Amino acid sequence: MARELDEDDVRVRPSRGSRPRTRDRPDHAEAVAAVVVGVDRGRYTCRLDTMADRLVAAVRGGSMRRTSVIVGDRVALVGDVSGAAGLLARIVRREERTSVLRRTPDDSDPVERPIVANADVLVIVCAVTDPPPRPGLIDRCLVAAYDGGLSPVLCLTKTDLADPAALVDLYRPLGLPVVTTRPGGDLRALLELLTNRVSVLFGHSGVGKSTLVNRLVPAADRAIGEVNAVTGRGRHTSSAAVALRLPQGGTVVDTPGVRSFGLGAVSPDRVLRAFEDLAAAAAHCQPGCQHLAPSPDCALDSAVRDGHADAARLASLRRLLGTRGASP
Ligand SMILES: Nc1nc2c(ncn2[C@@H]2O[C@H](COP(=O)(O)OP(=O)(O)OP(=O)(O)O)[C@@H](O)[C@H]2O)c(=O)[nH]1
Ligand SMILES: [Zn+2]
Repeated sequence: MARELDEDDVRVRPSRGSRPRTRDRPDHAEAVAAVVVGVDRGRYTCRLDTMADRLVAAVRGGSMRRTSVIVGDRVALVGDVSGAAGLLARIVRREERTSVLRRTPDDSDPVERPIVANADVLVIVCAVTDPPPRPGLIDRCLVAAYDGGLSPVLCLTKTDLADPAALVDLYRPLGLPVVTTRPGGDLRALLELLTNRVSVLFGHSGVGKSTLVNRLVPAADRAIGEVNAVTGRGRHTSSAAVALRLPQGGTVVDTPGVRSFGLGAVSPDRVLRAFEDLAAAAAHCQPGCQHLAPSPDCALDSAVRDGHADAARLASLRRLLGTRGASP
């Protein structure tokens, strides 16, 4: 990402060392709380907690230069928060994240690209046909969700064109909510899962994600335009994530530019933790066991054999753990 200069760059920075934090991180008692709803080349569009209608453009303050700030981050702003055109606030603090959805450019690349912070739910949007479903990609999304601390939801679109039963069966052992949509169909089941939560919508091109966003968020295109306009970067249409407000309460983050999930940095342990029933059994595995293939040394196999774990769930877990390195 291009590094931006801001007014703090001319200030002499205190030397790093064992000084009290207040020296390089002043108290900023006057700072106001906001959430980042859009990012464009070093400029951040922020929505104030106290004035949800106000979008404020901001840059990172000097002490924040090494801190990544992404959509969904909760931040503290100082300076001009009027939202007036051409004026910039400064981000002086980023609150601790509750979750991070990340990807890497590809599986061999260890560099993580965090995409969205603090989301509760990852909605994996997949058409039952046209384009044909890609279970490999769904599995990768599931791994990214479990790894990042988000609860996945599978949203199957275009159920007017084909029967979703095979996909529903494939994902049943995972126990995640599966909802279906079709033109004119009601969205209540999905809305119930999204209301008052922060959710991220991911879907491969053509699956009907824009159609869904437009149904969930009235005037979604205008709302996206407003978020992108605040950073003042001309007519550039951002392909980055944008956080939109749900009328029912809650936030939906659209991720237009994300085409796939590279899983270079995923921790198998974090994925395993999402399978509570199996995680307990895995405690009896040999140290370093990857749990990937049936083996006398993997306690997951004995747990299934002894009736303490479900074979279909173990197969699903192994499929997910094996997605790393497999092409989507
Ligand atoms: N039959 C049917 N068509 C749908 C449904 N949802 C979306 N479509 C159509 O599928 C096509 C793709 O929908 P979009 O919403 O643009 O898909 P997208 O996932 O946003 O695709 P990109 O914009 O390329 O990222 C459009 O022609 C939609 O009208 C559905 O539930 N049933
Ligand atoms: Zn094992």
